[in-house]
Amino acid sequence: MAESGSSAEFSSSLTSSSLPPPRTRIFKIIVIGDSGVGKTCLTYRFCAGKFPEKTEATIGVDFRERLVEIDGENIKIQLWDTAGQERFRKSMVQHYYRNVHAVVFVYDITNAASFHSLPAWIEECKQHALGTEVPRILVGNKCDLQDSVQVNTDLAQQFADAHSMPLFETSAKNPNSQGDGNNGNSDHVEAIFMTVAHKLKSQKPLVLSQPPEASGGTINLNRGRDDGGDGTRSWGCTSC
Ligand SMILES: Nc1nc2c(ncn2[C@@H]2O[C@H](COP(=O)(O)OP(=O)(O)OP(=O)(O)O)[C@@H](O)[C@H]2O)c(=O)[nH]1
Ligand SMILES: [Mg+2]
Repeated sequence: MAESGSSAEFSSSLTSSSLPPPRTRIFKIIVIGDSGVGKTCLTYRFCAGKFPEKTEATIGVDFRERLVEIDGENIKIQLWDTAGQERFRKSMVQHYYRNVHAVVFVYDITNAASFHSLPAWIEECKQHALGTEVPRILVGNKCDLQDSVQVNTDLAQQFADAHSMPLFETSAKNPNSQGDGNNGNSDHVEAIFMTVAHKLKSQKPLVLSQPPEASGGTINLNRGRDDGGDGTRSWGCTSC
């Protein structure tokens, strides 16, 4: 009898209105690729809604976040904008890959070398034990520069297919392609990251990820620049 009493208490506590409000899930998405391909511009475009007037090479990693609502659930999309330059990233790489929910590989359609680097970026993911269950997408950026294309869509699509990734071609500078007569076939930056978030929402169990500063001190980085009003927080590495 005592058992059934406890069970009744348990079920009534579950249905009471005193349940805490649901917590916001955080999706950690890392953005990687060669220096200069536009990782900072793409993440800034998605989180701050505009193309940054001026960027400098990222040192270490910048975090940008945006709260979105998907099917009635609040989700925080946390973009890790990583440094493309080896000297600005080497001591921090292991932190990027911890608890990653998705990876965005970026190349510059006007720079063939950035496309040929993709296997090395994929290899880096492999070396950091990123499982095949982690969604990956391929983004060809700078579609507004149609006169300077070095990587055509067919080639990029073949590569994407070979690595089971969807391909998006876009421009961080001018993603609203309607009517500009220039990059009419490019995808919107907004749609790209929202597609990733939808995929994660549909596949992820209800687990809460922690933002970097709340992860028990596992990220041992020096705090650099603060949020300048655009949701960006930066950390540099001590050895750079
Ligand atoms: N035309 C054009 N220029 C872009 C676009 N995206 C970025 N750029 C320019 O490309 C340059 C490099 O952009 P970043 O976003 O700083 O490149 P990054 O990949 O973050 O580089 P690292 O931080 O060094 O790894 C800047 O001069 C940007 O203005 C784009 O879509 N179109
Ligand atoms: Mg950058």
